[in-house]
Amino acid sequence: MSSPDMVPELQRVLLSKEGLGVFAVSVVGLVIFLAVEAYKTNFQKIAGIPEVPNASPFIGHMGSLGGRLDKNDGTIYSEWATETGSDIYQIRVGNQRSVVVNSWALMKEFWINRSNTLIDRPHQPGFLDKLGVDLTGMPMTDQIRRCRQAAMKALGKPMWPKYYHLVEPSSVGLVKSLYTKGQNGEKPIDVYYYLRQVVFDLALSLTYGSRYGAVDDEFMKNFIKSINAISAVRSSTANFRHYVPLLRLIPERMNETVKAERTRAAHVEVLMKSLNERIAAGEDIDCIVTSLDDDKLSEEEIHGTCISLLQAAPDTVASGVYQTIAWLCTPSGQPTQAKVVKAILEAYGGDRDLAWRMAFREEKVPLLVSLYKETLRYYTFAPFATPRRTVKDIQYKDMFFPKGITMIMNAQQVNHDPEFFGADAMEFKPARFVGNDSPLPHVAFGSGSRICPAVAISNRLIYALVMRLLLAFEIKEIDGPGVRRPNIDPIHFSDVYNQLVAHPRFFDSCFVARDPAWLEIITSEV
Ligand code: HEM
Repeated sequence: MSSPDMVPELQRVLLSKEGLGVFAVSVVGLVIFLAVEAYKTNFQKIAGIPEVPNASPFIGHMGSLGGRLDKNDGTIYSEWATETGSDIYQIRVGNQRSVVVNSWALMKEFWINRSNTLIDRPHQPGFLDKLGVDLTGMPMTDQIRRCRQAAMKALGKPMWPKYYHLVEPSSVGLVKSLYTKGQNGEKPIDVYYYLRQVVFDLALSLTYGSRYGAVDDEFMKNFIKSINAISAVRSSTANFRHYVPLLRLIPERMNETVKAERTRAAHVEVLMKSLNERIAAGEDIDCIVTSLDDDKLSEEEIHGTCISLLQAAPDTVASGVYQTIAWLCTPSGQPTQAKVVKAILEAYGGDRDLAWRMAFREEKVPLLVSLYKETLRYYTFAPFATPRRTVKDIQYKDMFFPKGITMIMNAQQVNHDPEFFGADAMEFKPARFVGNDSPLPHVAFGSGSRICPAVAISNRLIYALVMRLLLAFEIKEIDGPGVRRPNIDPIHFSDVYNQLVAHPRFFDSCFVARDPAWLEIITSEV
């Protein structure tokens, strides 16, 4: 039959009794399919724990998550704990049934006491499958275990002496820039990008043996941009597509993650080329890539490990220092600046040079240790940690959690739990942790089997950078046209609501040298 004849023939068939019947059955079938799909979850409702009411078809509770209500997921989880009257409840994230835990006691029960059961990560289809080896996002396979071990080794204390020669001059460079560019306190300055440069420099060195200053800035900016574009999607509930299977049937144009991954891979290639050229020229470079043989990792695993570290390092540590400064420079923080400087000098018998030299090498000032712990507790940079998936069934009291269920820790709430931290949990108390040597003072780094492998090095970097900044400067909040004031609220310090990692709001502050003559001497080192 020729094609012009086909159209009327098709019309005839469709409008015939049989045709209409088939059409009606298809419509009914489609409606039933959609009705089932709208409420389908990967696990049945769990008996014994409340479910948050008002789930929507297909997306479940996602309508309130992912920053859609201008609140981060942790804040919404706390509201649901109040609404359900329970610190543990279940929700639907698209088709993924998930259990949310909101208290220190329950975090301990699951994340610590059942650490090895909560060792997997939930799958995020449409994201993770675009990335290759990804330490933070993947289930704990043998491969990920090997990569995690290599990362732990690179970040472990025995390796730190190798990094002093990197961070010490970088931090001197930081102080020098703040002094000169901030015109000794005359000009307000945003310290964030300087901090990020110090941390990224270290991360680049320990992974690809390269340094920020060694490659041109535009290259680095694009590299960080691609890294951030990927971090923005990780475990975020902003994209319905990752949790609603039907949406993934709709073809997608070039996925943002794929674009970012290509840029990221191109940058890694340049770093690798430069590393290989330096090795060929006889340079002895000690970094994760050159330790490939020692750690028995394949090239793909090595890159996956390095990228995972580069991915996680710069903004988290920089934010820790930045938000400590935010609090210290406000009127509430000013007296603490003076107290910390006094405590530093006392710890080093009044020898300011010695204190300066030892900043990265030991944590000798309990008030400063307490200050950084309190910052990380009070301002929870990963408000809902990173979700986990169980590898075994769990029976807890009368509740049964099947193997494979997603467990979410509301870290922001756990870090402010009055039952554990006391009635002043919502206050910032710099000396809160003095005399408290608990290995888990807060859950800013998560807890248990997949706790951040960079806890100790991150703590030390924050400690040392704050120590050097306070020895060098009196840091002042400033008011004036166009000047941004710091936000020190424990929840609203960040306006990044749709991502896994919060970012402090940007602010300007003034850095006034405590002793300009001394500062000139110590910054003459670089
Ligand atoms: C203040 C700084 C930091 C904070 C607050 C932080 C927070 C976190 C959190 C909450 C997790 C999830 C833990 C869990 O599931 O229990 C995590 C995992 C991770 N972090 Fe960090 N982090 C920081 C710095 C860093 C740095 C500097 C690096 C790399 C050099 C890093 C690398 C990683 C990696 C690779 C993972 C995934 C571990 C795994 O899944 O096995 N983090 N971090």
